[in-house]
Amino acid sequence: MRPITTQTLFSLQFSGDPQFSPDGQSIVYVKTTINQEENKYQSQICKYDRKTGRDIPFTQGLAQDKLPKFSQDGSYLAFVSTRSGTPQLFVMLTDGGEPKQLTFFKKGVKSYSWMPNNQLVVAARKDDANEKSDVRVVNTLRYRGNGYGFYGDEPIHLWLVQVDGSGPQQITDGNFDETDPTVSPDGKKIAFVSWREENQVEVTPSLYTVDLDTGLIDLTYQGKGSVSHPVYSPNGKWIAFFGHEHGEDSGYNTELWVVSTGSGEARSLSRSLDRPVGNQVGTDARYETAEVSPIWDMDSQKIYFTATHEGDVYVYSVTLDEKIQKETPGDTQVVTSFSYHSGVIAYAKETPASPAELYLQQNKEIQQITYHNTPLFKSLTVSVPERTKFQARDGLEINGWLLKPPGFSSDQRYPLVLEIHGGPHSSYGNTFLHEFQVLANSGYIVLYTNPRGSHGYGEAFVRGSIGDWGGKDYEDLIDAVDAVARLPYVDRNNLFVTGGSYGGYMTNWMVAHTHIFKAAVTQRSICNLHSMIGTSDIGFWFNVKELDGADIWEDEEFILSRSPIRYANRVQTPVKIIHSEEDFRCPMEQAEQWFTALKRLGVETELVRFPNENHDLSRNGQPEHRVERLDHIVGWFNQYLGNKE
Ligand SMILES: CSCC[C@H](NC=O)C(=O)N[C@@H](C)C(=O)N[C@@H](CO)C(=O)O
Repeated sequence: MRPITTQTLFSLQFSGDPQFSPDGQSIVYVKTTINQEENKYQSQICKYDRKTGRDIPFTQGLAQDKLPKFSQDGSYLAFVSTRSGTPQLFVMLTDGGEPKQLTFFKKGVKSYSWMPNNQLVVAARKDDANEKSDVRVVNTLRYRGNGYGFYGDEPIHLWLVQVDGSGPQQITDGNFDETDPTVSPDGKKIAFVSWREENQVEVTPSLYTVDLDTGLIDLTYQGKGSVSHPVYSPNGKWIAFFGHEHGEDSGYNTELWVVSTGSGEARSLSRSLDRPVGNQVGTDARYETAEVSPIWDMDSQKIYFTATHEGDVYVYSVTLDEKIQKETPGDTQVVTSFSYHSGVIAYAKETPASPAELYLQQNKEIQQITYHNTPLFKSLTVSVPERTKFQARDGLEINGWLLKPPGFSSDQRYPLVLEIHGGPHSSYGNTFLHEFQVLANSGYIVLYTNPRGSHGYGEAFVRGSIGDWGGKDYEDLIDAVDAVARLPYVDRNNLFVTGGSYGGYMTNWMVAHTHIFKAAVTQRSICNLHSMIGTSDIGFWFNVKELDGADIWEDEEFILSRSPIRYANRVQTPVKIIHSEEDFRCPMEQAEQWFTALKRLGVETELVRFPNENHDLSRNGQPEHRVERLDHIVGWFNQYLGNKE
């Protein structure tokens, strides 16, 4: 058996986005691998035949092929591929043959949907005719996005394209973005999400419908918060979508909604679940290739969707009269994507011991159908985490996990690393976490928890950090460390801490408020909430919402009082700062400020700058950079590990 190391990353495989063929006999899905020589990811569409059990590659997989969708008669398969540079729409016959490129948009395709008559509707940004100079003239607050870059002047619109390659024909216009098209069963209307608000600070999308005969656009549902992933019911009477009514605020549950295409009546079907739809469980061992929309049963009475529950993600179903049922059994799973066909669910499932593999479920029987990671994992010392619960000082129950080194013995004492997630509304859960396995395989116990503010424990819990960054959630984390440090096998003289983004904020906050840690690694972190308002791609609304409305002009003192930079002169813990130079979410200036402050104050510190990487370095950065990042984390802790009890 071999330990899991930083280099193990190159051998991981990620499967997801299963899609049933219309006859239900085969399933296509996306498999992503890492080409170490070329330092890049390769995503390939594979096809699993349910009769023969044969699993074959369907596309080349030299670039990134993703979002496969069968045409309604099953004769074509469309997908988005970067094989010509940017993500463009391709189509091929399901019998095989060469894929044909259907779109040539300069900035690529965002989303698409099949029409009944073998046409497709595509959401794509119009080519910018005014792009004469490389100078950027900015007139809006939303002009760049982490991982995307600068948006340019032209908005995203809907276009019709034909499988024979003719088109694209533009079907919506105006100075606003339009995405997520869904086509009515008769092919006459397209519903889509659009941001048609004048106010640039808080823009909430709504649902619109365009009539393809007349070109007229109707408002179908007036959004009051988030609206995404609309899908027509097979009888055309409803559109299901994901949304909430709380403006631009990620600290609320996004729910499954329906709107009647006749009366316009809209309601949430999943409110009683008190859980957010979709997957809110983070990991560094996933390569996102799917868009998981609600899926209607053929009778138009039931909808399938995923939701996050206490560190797990399950498939649920809900009827139009709001009867909710958990569909995937078991309690240790993170379902990242799924498809449904006549009583059968195909889903991609991560567990603490493996990146996602595909499963089929029929009549409560579960069959694993892919084993891409199995040979590798049979030869590795994988540690399986134990679920734990802690009581915070005010009595609130906090969930967590302890990942022990392989070969753990309770007669020994082990150093401990506290890992802190970001968001702050993201969560940890029952998924495979490469970084944590590397630490456990290096001899550390890893403690990870979901303090208040995390998703998956109800809306009251997720709102527990609003207006209180560094407050009660900090206490939850300290209370968890206190409880674990009392265990006989934990070496309380060797406690370490790390986290990214909000987790990096909390790491900075911790070293400025306690001296219990031997060393810290702060990643893509925040130290100055005041400057972040103006420098982050989302700072002007996100920071204000997260601090419960606090803004620069009225509440400067409060904002600075919650900024780690104010307390930098209390830090004694050696801190390594890891940051990506193209991070638009928590910009590089945050790391620069923290480094300058600590250095001036004589704290042991080191700044590690990753060029050509953004906020998502740990999840989809260049593979070699990801390994180097992990080496920096383990190396820093090892450097300060000493004086074992
Ligand atoms: C656009 S939704 C709200 C912000 C977003 N929340 C998602 O988690 C976000 O980017 N927050 C960052 C400050 C953050 O902490 N991100 C975490 C979780 O994704 C990270 O690990 O990068």
